Formats: sequence, structure tokens, C-alpha cells
Amino acid sequence: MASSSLDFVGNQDNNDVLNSHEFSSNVRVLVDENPKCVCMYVPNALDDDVASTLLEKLGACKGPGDVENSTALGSLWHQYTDDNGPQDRLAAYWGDTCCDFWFVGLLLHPAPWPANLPELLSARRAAQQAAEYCQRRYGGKLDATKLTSCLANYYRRGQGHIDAHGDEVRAHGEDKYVISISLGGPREFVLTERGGSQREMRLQLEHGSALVMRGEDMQTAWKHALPLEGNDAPARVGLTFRSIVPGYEHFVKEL
Ligand SMILES: O=C(O)CCC(=O)C(=O)O
Ligand SMILES: [Fe+2]
Repeated sequence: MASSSLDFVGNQDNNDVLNSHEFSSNVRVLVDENPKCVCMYVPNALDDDVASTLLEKLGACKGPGDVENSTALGSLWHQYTDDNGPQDRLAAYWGDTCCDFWFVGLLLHPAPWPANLPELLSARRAAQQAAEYCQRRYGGKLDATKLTSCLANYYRRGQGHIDAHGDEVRAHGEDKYVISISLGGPREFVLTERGGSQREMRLQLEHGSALVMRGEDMQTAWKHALPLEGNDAPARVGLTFRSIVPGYEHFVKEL
């Protein structure tokens, strides 16, 4: 396991809501076996206050049928059923037009990026900066980092988990980024290597952090999970930004 401390100065853009602070954090490289198998952790990737505001706004929207859903964000959270049965976390999916996302038997069509949630765009920018850092370090074209969708997973207090899995990244363009910005928590993240060694790494995903996974091998040679924790486990929203190619799923269905 490689581990390093690096200085990173992210792009500054004062037109966006906050997140004008610099990444000058200790980036932890968890896996970097080859450019298609990278996992790194960036604490404080998103401004703390922006992360808190976003969590507060998202957390106030519970699910279909809730009174709180009559807020400006409408019916945000859904409880989906996939090939493994009903999920015990809630989910919401936004993205560019035609950036459908298919995984474990569930096809999600994106809602448009919400105009009344500028903090979500700040989170996307933070994720983008982390991807660009990764691109400079491991190579690849910068346009491969364009993050076109976001799957939000809401692990409510004392509830919610995701079993060990590799992400479906067929539709994710060249460098296959999945970048998770954490709000709330911390919650535990477990990485396990498949095959012989079964190496395992555990870390706490902290408020405002970015967890970057890059490359197909990261999803086929490793599994990741968020285990079910006790009743006191704090609520967490994971915003997983992806580089879905618009129209990919539609194109596949036509073949
Ligand atoms: O909650 C997270 O940050 C990760 C979720 C995840 O692994 C997934 O949606 O595939
Ligand atoms: Fe995943």
C-alpha cells in the first residue's frame, strides 16, 4: 500500500459557490497498481460549510410521501430495489441529458441538475478537481474527467449499507472515474482485493472528503463496501460523481 503526502492546489473559480479554498491536504493513495487501478482519499476536498449546507438541504427531503418533500427540492429520495432486493439506503440521481446509469438490474434516468442546489455543483467541482489531480499524476486526457452524473446514496442514522461490489463502469468513458464526496458521517469504507491476497483496507470517510476510484481494474481487481454499523452510526450522504457517456445505455440497447 502506497501512502504519500502531497500538496495540491485546485483550480480557483470565484464564479461558483464557495469551494474557493485550496486542496492542500494530505492525499492518501490507497491503491495505485497501474493507471487503471487507482484509489485515493482527499480529506477536505469540499469546503466544510458548503458540505454542511448541502447535507442539511438533502437530509431535509426524506422520501416520497413525506411532508418534508413539499420543500423546494420536491420528492428527492427513492428507495430502489435492485437484483439484491430492496436497498436499505435512499438514492437520488441527477445528470446531463441521456446519462442513464445501469447497475445490478436497476436503470436510472437522471433528473436535471437542480438549479436551486448550487452546493451540488460545488461538490461536483471539488470532485472534478480531484479527478484532474489524479489525471496529472497518472496520465490521461483532461476531458476524460468530465463528470456528467451524480448518484447520491443516503445512509440514514443507524441504517444503510452497501455490500462489497465493483462498480459497473462500462458507460464511464476512458478513465472510468467514480468520485465520492462525503457529507456527514464518518462512515467506514472497506476495500478488499479479489483473488489470492484478499488484502483489506479500511478508512473512515469524513465530512467533505473525496474518495477517487479510477480505472476498470479498480472495479474488477478490488471490491468496496460500506458495512452496516450500529444504531449510533451517523447519517451520511455519499455523492458519487461519474463520467457517464451521454446516450451509452440507449446505444447498447439498440445493438
Ligand atoms: O456511498 C458511497 O460513497 C459509495 C456508494 C457506492 O459504492 C456506489 O454507489 O456504487
Ligand atoms: Fe460502488
